[in-house]
Amino acid sequence: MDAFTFPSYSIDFATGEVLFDYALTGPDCEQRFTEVITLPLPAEPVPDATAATLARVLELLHVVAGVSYYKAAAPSRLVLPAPLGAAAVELVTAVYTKGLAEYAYRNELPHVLELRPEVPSGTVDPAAPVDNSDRRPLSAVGGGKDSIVTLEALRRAGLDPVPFSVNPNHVIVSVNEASDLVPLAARRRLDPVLFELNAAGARNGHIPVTAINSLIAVATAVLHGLGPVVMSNERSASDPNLIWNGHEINHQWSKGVEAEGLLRAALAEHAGLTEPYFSLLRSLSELHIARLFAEIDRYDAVVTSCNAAFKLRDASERWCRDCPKCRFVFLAMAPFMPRARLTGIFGGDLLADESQIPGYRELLGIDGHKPFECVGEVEESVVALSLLAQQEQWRDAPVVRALVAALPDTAWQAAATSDVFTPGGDNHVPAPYAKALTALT
Ligand SMILES: CC(=O)N[C@H]1[C@@H](OP(=O)(O)OP(=O)(O)OC[C@H]2O[C@@H](n3ccc(=O)[nH]c3=O)[C@H](O)[C@@H]2O)O[C@H](CO)[C@@H](O)[C@@H]1O[C@H](C)C(=O)N[C@@H](C)C(=O)N[C@@H](CCC(=O)O)C(=O)O
Ligand SMILES: Nc1ncnc2c1ncn2[C@@H]1O[C@H](COP(=O)(O)OP(=O)(O)OP(=O)(O)O)[C@@H](O)[C@H]1O
Repeated sequence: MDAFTFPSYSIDFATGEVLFDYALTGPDCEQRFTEVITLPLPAEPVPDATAATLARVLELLHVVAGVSYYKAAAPSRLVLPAPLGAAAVELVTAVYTKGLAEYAYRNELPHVLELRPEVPSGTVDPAAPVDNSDRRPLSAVGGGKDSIVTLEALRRAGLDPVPFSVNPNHVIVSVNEASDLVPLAARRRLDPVLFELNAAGARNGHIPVTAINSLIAVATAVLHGLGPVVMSNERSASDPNLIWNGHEINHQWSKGVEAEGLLRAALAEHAGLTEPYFSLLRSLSELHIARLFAEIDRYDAVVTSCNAAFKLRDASERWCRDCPKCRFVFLAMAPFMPRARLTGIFGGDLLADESQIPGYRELLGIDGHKPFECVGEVEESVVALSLLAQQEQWRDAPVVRALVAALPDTAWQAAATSDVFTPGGDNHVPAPYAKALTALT
């Protein structure tokens, strides 16, 4: 295959169904794909101006959601369907390079990191400006601790959030039920041909799924006349896992602050949206968010951050208790809650289980690099461990004892001067929302 193209897209306002067509093409073959996204429809007919703004958001989503199919072959040409402005091109370029960086690294495909889209010449009509910033926010819910903290912060600040999810599974449904708020949901169906190709040995790997979920959320907010999409992406999501061929490889790239800025700029330029999207938790570390989560107990029976529970097939019921994310979240919550509450949430005690020690050594930077997962910085893990070492309920747990003995002095010194509980770094939180975060922190 030498090119990836975007033949067409359509929306049916009677059903909310959006069809995105893609093609991998070679000298004498073509592989077509169709992804189906079903947006929740509002009760009232959609005004023309809203339909026009929505169309612009869907044009961006069409191109961004193509990463799932592009990665099946990683051809050298990425041929966009229509002219785009500079900000939109910058977003698309970054999604296919930085967003696919882990995939490129693991498959040893350095050309992916240098990919530049071919943009048809021509101009784009300017979009009509749309300022919905004073409307109810759409709060993306992924079922984990972070989106729960955001939902509760918005609610407590009187901002009346609408929970929103893509393909909500039983975890997300239960979190929404526990919130007592009325949610919106969109459906997303990958083309089954992709799974057949995967089974036949096509190239595969990680994709920047948050960029896709984010644009589906923005499309839903536009369609329902709602305000900004509020995400729960933390400060440490911007940190790379490693450097390869001079490029940062970040598993969480599309949760990072760079992706957030690019998405906002592209939505302003291409769809006219003045305040479309931001992360409320951007300035906080994971450890800080875990501390805030510990103050909320209405979701204990349902909260699930483990990614294994969100697989499309063979998902775990809740926490798998044996992956980097389970290990990290357990460690991050442990200093801030009674041991019985934490083991109740997880259904087990990871710090009592010595088989977890090798995984914790990676999180603490003793072995290897930060795992390709949604986990905090090494410093956050070290600070959490140092807090546990001071607590009677944890200090004699076998894993805590082993890790305290293994950590070098330099790490303890870094933990002692750490700023993990001081909000910091760039963020895009608009003024009316800043108070929600301040009240919470
Ligand atoms: C749940 C999960 O972690 N999945 C990752 C896993 O895929 P797996 O095969 O184990 O399960 P499925 O997710 O069911 O995927 C089946 C196949 O479909 C492909 N695919 C899936 C979603 C999509 O939008 N496009 C797709 O092409 C996928 O490649 C599989 O072949 O391993 C995959 C390879 O590394 C990952 O790509 C799967 O990650 C999902 C896309 C996913 O939703 N992951 C999030 C939980 C996640 O990793 N979030 C990151 C943020 C990343 C970002 O920058 O946005 C995080 O929380 O750190
Ligand atoms: N299915 C989904 N639909 C909509 N938004 C989602 C979905 N899954 C994740 N998100 C959002 O994407 C962002 C990153 O997801 P992530 O899994 O890190 O967050 P989380 O589930 O809130 O918390 P945790 O880090 O504890 O898992 C969050 O803002 C989250 O709300």
